[in-house]
Amino acid sequence: MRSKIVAGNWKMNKNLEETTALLNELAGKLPDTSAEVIVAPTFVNLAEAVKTLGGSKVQVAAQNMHFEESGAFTGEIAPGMLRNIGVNTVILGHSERRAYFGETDDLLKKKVDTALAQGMRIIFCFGEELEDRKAGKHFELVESQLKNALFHLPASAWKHIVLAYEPVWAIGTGETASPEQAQEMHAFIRKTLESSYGSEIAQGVTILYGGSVKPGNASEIFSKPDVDGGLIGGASLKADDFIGIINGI
Ligand SMILES: O=C(CO)COP(=O)(O)O
Repeated sequence: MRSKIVAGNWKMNKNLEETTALLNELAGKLPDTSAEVIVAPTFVNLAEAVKTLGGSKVQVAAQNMHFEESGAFTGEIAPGMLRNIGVNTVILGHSERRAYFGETDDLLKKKVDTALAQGMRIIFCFGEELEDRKAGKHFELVESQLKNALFHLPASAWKHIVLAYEPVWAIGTGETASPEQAQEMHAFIRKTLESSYGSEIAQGVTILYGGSVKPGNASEIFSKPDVDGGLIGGASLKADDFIGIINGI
C-alpha cells in the first residue's frame, strides 16, 4: 500500500517566531491520521522546526537544495547540511523554482541524483502551464518533465520518490484542477511509470496533487483513486486550514 501524504510548502513565508507558533499549534491540534504530515519552512528556520517538532508526528522537509555536496556556491545549501540537522526530505522542481530561478529538467536531474546519493527522500514537482493545457499538450509536457529528470533512475530509487503534480495555472490562483482533471492526470502519470518500470513500482509511488487545495475541496480531490494526498501552499500557513485538509484524506 502506498503511503498517503499531506505536505505544506510554506514558500517564503513565516519568520522564526511565526514558524514556531504555527508548528506548536499544528502539533497540538494534529488529528489522529494514518497519513504522513510534512511541513517545509524556509531554510533559516529548518533547524528550529526540527527541534520544535521533536517527538511529534509532523516531519520537516526543505524546499530546495544544491546539486553539489559542498564547495564555492555562494548562497546555496548542500543536501548533507540538511541531513545533518535532521531534514531527510526535499522538495525539488517546484514550478516557482523552474519559472523564477531557471531550473531546468537537466539541473533537476542532477539535484535528484545528489539527493538520492545523500539518502534523502524527494518530493518531485512538475505540471503544465495554462497554455500547454489549452493547446492539449499537458500530457506530453508532464511526460517529458518526468522522463527528463527521473527516468534514468534504477527501479530501486522509486521508493525514495514522491511525485507532486502541480498544474501551474492552479497554484495560488484559487482555481483548482477539478477532481476529474486531477484523477485523469494522476492515472496518466501512473501509466507512464508502469510502461517504464512495471506495475509494482507504478502502484507503489505516492502521487500528490497541488494547486489551491483548501479544506473545502480537499476530501473530494483526495477521494480519487490515484490521488494520494496533497502539496499545499497558502492553506498550509494556517493551522486550522491545514488540519481541515489533513482531515480530508
Ligand atoms: O505551490 C503549491 C504547493 O507547492 C500550491 O500552492 P497553493 O496551495 O497556494 O495554490
